[in-house]
Amino acid sequence: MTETAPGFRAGFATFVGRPNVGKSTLTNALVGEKVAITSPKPQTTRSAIRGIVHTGGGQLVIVDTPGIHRPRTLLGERLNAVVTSILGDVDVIGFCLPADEKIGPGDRFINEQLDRFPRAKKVAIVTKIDAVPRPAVAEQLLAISELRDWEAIVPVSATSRIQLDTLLTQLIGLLPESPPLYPDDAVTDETLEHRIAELIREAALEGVSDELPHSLAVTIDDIVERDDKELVEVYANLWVERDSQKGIIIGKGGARLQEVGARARAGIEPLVGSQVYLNLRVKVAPNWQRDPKHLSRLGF
Ligand SMILES: Nc1nc2c(ncn2[C@@H]2O[C@H](COP(=O)(O)OP(=O)(O)OP(=O)(O)O)[C@@H](O)[C@H]2O)c(=O)[nH]1
Repeated sequence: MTETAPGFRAGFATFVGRPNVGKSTLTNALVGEKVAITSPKPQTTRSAIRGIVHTGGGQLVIVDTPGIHRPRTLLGERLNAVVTSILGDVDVIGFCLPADEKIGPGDRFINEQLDRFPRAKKVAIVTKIDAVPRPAVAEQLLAISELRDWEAIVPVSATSRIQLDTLLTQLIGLLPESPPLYPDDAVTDETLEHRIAELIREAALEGVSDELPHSLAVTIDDIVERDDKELVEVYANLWVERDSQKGIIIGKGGARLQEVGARARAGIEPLVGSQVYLNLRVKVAPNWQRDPKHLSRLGF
């Protein structure tokens, strides 16, 4: 292990906020497009690492949080338990509030929840500032400053890349002094399998109604690298809760499933660096969200 510069900081941060406030876009903008598939196992067992940002002065590990919401199903409860354990562990919580929407009950609910995690330092991030005129940003900053005593309030735009460095410096400044937690070429420790499953899930959900997303889970049976040709075979299952949903995914004469396959393949091929044969099977597991046995099998 090489010597760490004095004052080097490293730790975990997560972004919370209502759906659609720009958390994913921000994470991607901070981490960059580069994704390393394999990296040595880290010292912790956290599984939901979205990305790792390396700078001269520190290392910021961004952890995914599946959203704070009131549980309605067993899946919801488990996700909330996951959220609670993640938020209880991170060094910094970045609460994202969009510049182009007034603070509402959803934001206030999340803000209240943050009180449960006294260990984490809290930063307000005003997202999408490119979408509104400057005075509106100022107004939003003021409103947010009244929510609580923040370590910092940072206005950013992920899509226009405004103030991302400032945000990064602020976040890293709030981490504990520590040598890097990961090797400096690591970008994420999500497994290849998990990333492929996510790509398939995204492809399957494109253009479908609101009801399906929570009912769909993807599992990977096998990933086979063929020796005889430049080809990776992926065998995956798409799990839904009802026959009607199976019909939606498959489409007339299997047409939609073919599109899903083509879309997913377009994402998977650059990831594995070769052509991909994708075998998708759609299966029905009634009420899997409420069935502990199914939940475990589907990785929740
Ligand atoms: N104008 C503008 N739009 C943005 C910015 N960041 C994100 N968006 C848009 O806001 C929408 C939601 O962004 P996401 O990053 O998916 O939001 P999220 O908070 O991760 O959403 P969930 O996954 O539903 O929690 C997308 O259409 C983005 O293109 C930004 O800096 N400026």
